[in-house]
Amino acid sequence: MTALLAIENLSKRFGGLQAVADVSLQVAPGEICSVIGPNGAGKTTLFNMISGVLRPSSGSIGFDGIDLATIPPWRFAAAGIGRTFQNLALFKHGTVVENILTGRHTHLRSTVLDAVLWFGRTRREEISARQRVEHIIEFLEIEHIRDAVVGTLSYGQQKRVELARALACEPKLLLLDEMVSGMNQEETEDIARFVLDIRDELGITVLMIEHEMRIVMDISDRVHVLNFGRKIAEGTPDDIRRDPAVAEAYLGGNRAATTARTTTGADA
Ligand SMILES: Nc1ncnc2c1ncn2[C@@H]1O[C@H](COP(=O)(O)OP(=O)(O)OP(=O)(O)O)[C@@H](O)[C@H]1O
Repeated sequence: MTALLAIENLSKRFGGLQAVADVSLQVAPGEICSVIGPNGAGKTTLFNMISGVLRPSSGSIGFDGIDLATIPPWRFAAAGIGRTFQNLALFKHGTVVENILTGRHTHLRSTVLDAVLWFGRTRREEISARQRVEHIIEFLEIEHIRDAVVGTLSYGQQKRVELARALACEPKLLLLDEMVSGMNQEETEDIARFVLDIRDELGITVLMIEHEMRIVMDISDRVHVLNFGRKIAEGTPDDIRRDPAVAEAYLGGNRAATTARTTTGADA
């Protein structure tokens, strides 16, 4: 099957630091994949390149048949890449519904004149956006907080709103960055169930960065392991559990490698 996401020899350098080094990986349509690795392994940098926040120093990212280098970063969401962020990125003074509606902006086609005159296209877009938002609210079981101001909600609830906003852009690929960090066990289990439903019921492919190993091992089809910017392993959760290189990466003893990967090259 053709990969939905095909990353080839991707690298990112920040000054003298090689944050991501020659990483290749593929995600097939309908998969739930995880990227794991110790702190500073390059996971967020990898996500930032896939979502257009950062441009790669070298290598390529193919998504749904498009070379992402050929389109501007602000079109990545419209191409079908949605994401959540490690640190919540919500409008704290807005309501849940208002925050989720902001995720629809990639689907807006109306001109200013359409909007001023409240003509056909604007009206259709507004109705379609509202319907999509209502569906997501029901899907993620957040009806009871729909009109609440986001800043007043618990951390777990805000994370769910962020997930809702990422779904509002109708992504083909959903990037989840540490969704369950700081959550209790019940909230973590809820998120694991939602991620499975997002794949099974909405047909969305999922790539997640996660430190919480229970969710990684329970719901991933494949796991990619980074350490010091390089991919050191790939496989099913069982493969990864048994891989001595992965155990070694997590046990540490890698301080020398920090020095080894720090080079004097400039950002490409
Ligand atoms: N904008 C930047 N400028 C300079 N260095 C950066 C930048 N962003 C990340 N780095 C460095 O690149 C390396 C990889 O960082 P990254 O955040 O991608 O790791 P991570 O695997 O996501 O870590 P964590 O699990 O702690 O979030 C780290 O050494 C980090 O300090």
